Amino acid sequence: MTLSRKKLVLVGNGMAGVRAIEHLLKLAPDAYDITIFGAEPHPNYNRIMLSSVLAGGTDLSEIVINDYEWYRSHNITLYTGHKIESIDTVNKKVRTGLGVEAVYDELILATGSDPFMLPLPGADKEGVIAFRDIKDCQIMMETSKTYKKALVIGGGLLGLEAARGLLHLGMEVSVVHIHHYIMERQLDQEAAVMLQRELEAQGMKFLLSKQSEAILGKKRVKSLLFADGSSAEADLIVMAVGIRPNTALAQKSGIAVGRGIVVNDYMETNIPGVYAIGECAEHRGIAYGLVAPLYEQGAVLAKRLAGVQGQGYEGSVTSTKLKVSGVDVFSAGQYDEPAGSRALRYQDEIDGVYKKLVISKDKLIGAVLFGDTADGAQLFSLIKSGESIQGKERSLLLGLPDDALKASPSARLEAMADDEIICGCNGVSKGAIAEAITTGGCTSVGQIKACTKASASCGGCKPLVEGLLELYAGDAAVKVKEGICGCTTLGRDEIVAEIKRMELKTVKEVMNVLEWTNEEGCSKCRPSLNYYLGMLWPEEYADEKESRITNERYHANIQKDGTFSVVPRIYGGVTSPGELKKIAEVAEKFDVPMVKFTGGQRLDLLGVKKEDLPKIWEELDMPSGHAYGKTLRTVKTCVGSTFCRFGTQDSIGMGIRLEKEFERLNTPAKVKLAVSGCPRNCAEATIKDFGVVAIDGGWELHVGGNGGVHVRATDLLCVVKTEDEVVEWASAFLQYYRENASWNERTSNWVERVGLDSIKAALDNREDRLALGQRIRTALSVTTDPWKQIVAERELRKNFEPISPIETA
Ligand SMILES: Cc1cc2nc3c(=O)[nH]c(=O)nc-3n(C[C@H](O)[C@H](O)[C@H](O)COP(=O)(O)OP(=O)(O)OC[C@H]3O[C@@H](n4cnc5c(N)ncnc54)[C@H](O)[C@@H]3O)c2cc1C
Ligand SMILES: NC(=O)c1ccc[n+]([C@@H]2O[C@H](COP(=O)([O-])OP(=O)(O)OC[C@H]3O[C@@H](n4cnc5c(N)ncnc54)[C@H](O)[C@@H]3O)[C@@H](O)[C@H]2O)c1
Ligand code: SF4
Ligand code: FES
Repeated sequence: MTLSRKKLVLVGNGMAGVRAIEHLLKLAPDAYDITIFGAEPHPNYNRIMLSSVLAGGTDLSEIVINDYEWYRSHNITLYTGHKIESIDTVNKKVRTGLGVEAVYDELILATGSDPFMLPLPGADKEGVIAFRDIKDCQIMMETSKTYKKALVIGGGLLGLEAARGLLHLGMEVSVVHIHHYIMERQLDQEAAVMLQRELEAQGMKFLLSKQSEAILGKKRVKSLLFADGSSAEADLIVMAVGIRPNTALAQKSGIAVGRGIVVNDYMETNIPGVYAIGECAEHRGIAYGLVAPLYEQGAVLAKRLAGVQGQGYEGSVTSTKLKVSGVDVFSAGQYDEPAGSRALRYQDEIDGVYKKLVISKDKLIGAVLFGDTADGAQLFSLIKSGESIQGKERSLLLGLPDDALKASPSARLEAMADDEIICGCNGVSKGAIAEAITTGGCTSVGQIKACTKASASCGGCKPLVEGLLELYAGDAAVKVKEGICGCTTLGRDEIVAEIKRMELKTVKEVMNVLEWTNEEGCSKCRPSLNYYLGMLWPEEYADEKESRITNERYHANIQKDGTFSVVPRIYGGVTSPGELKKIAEVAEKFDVPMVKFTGGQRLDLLGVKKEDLPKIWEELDMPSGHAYGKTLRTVKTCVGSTFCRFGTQDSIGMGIRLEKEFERLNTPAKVKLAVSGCPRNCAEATIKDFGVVAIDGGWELHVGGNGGVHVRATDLLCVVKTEDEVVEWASAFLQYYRENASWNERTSNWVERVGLDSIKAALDNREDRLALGQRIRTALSVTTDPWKQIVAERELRKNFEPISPIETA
């Protein structure tokens, strides 16, 4: 050590402080004698990963960022388990509660935050904790071995990650939230409702709009009492209701404090030589609670301390990603539509996808994604760059290929400064990743993860890491085989082949035998496996209701406001006065707010309360239209030769026959049919999954059409002469699609993926067609009408009764 070195003291051995020291050591390795005090008895660890530890994704031993050897090798004097109790800013000295003193020339305060504990009567009872550090994590893991019921107060990021972890540990978990929807600080109501449904499917319960009033019990917590008089049992209460910057030490030492320790753009406090960074700091009125901004602050401070001229810190735009396996939620920037902005929304209730872009003066200022967060990183970099998105809005919202956009990600990555952070969670810059590829020889995301930690936490930066890999490694980049979801590396074909080969018969069995990394699976793999098993073993496999998507579980489409819709089947779009009267009477009797014709020639009763569903279906006594499921939806027909002067064939009769043949069929994705009576094609058969168009003396059969977001006209499969042949080819085509497409893959995408020629070749031989037809009839023979069954069985009807989720103590 040289005598000329200045003394630098860091108070707070956490993520922000130590990151600043790492930067400083790179810029000026010999400038300071460094001493670090940390109140926790650990070296610096990744707090973010505590959620992952709790959910079984990683081990406590794996979350250390800087081990003791790191401190030794950099000649850093480390005091763990030592809390600084006082600062003498005149004599430039700090002192711990255990009496250790250290003098400084420069002092960094990085004391983080304290979890906010609601000051409820009884909050001091055993079993009431926060979720902030290793100790809290260990308490939860221990508690789950003996106790059953957990309540998490707070439905924000932390509360939901805690609740998911506790579920994994086998506890019954309810989230108590004060607001009427969860994550209101990151999401709008639409996304929050979809998220809640997904978490409920994983077993989480919710008590919304609940004000906690007191914690009851003797020594240990027994229950939580709410302001409305109700209560809920609890063996463990985790408070996750926000954080407060840890400013007590600064305040009592005469350092200016607002919400946090007040700093300027160079992280300087009002006392010369004293700096603050991290969650404890307040910059331009904001105290941040996510690591990305804290790392940016650390980089600015390191330059300051190293005497390197640089731009000050100007504040950060933030993005968040909920770290719950099987649920994709992303939020960035201003999600709540500030004055003068406009929002574009896309919502697909069937596939559980919601996207919202908030735009102000042609710039993207905020985004919310649910169900499909693949574009999150790209949207976030557009928000940060502030470039105009004029003319690209639709492509950005729908994820459509757009040449301008396709070209821009790599151009944007190339233009990024080397010190720009790519992985917010782990503070990894573009330069560090580029170096790992160009000099470190990394050729896959896995190697970059191992080398730099980029993408090791929430995974939100993975697309950018992949982009950099492509940019710097080019053809050498190894694309790691992607599984059907994050729970497995196996693709669809491998899974189906293994299920067949090993004769696996349940979702659990598949996950066990094929070594799923997440033992409960997720919202992508559970319904896929349920479909593949049902397709392969139609007569043996018992459909797993809990593995179905939400609408299929309720046999109705859930509407925006939480009500449901009722769509009876109207074969070929042909109804009768009697049927219409019945529908009208039911609509009146149950005060159905809206009756609407659908695009598929049916009647939709909208705004139905859940508890009314079985009664309405009982009175209607009509077959279910399956308007909600991955199954045959509608067969649209034109009037055809029966009434139309152009008609060459009986399109209505053909349509009704096809609908009766295939109704209730389980398919990988929804399937729509149409039959037109002549080439004028009034039933729009050429944008359907299977379209039939009458010609003189026969029928044209078209496949792979889609009239939705990505419009695709059909390909002509073949021309046949008779109605029987239409049914034979339709049976063969639909069964071949069932057996070969991925779950959730529409025929339009499937036909493009495998090519029309391969489908034609597979169906060319009549024997093969008949065999496929035989298999589809077996699949159809075990299907039943869901509503007939629910109406008849008291137990099933109970699922639709109004329930109060409140348990009384
Ligand atoms: C479970 C969990 C999951 C999270 N997930 C994410 C995520 O996915 N993404 C994200 O961006 N952020 C996440 N966060 C937030 C993130 O962890 C914090 O923003 C970050 O750790 C703050 O860093 P910091 O250094 O300011 O504070 P901390 O990491 O809290 O470090 C402060 C340290 O200072 C110590 N200290 C305090 N006072 C004194 C004193 N007087 N003397 C000595 N030592 C003292 C404390 O004990 C603590 O160890 C998560 C937080 C938690 C709890
Ligand atoms: N994935 C991530 O990025 C991640 C994960 C965990 C934590 N964090 C960070 O850690 C910090 C703490 O997280 P948090 O979720 O506690 O903070 P938060 O402030 O984001 O959310 C707290 C939630 O608790 C609710 N709440 C407040 N008072 C309540 C009451 N009396 N009863 C019930 N609910 C109440 C609020 O409505 C709010 O939704 C935040 O800075 C967060 O950003 C981030
Ligand atoms: S498709 Fe032909 S048969 Fe059918 S309604 Fe139109 S014109 Fe008439
Ligand atoms: S941003 Fe979370 S892992 Fe990279």
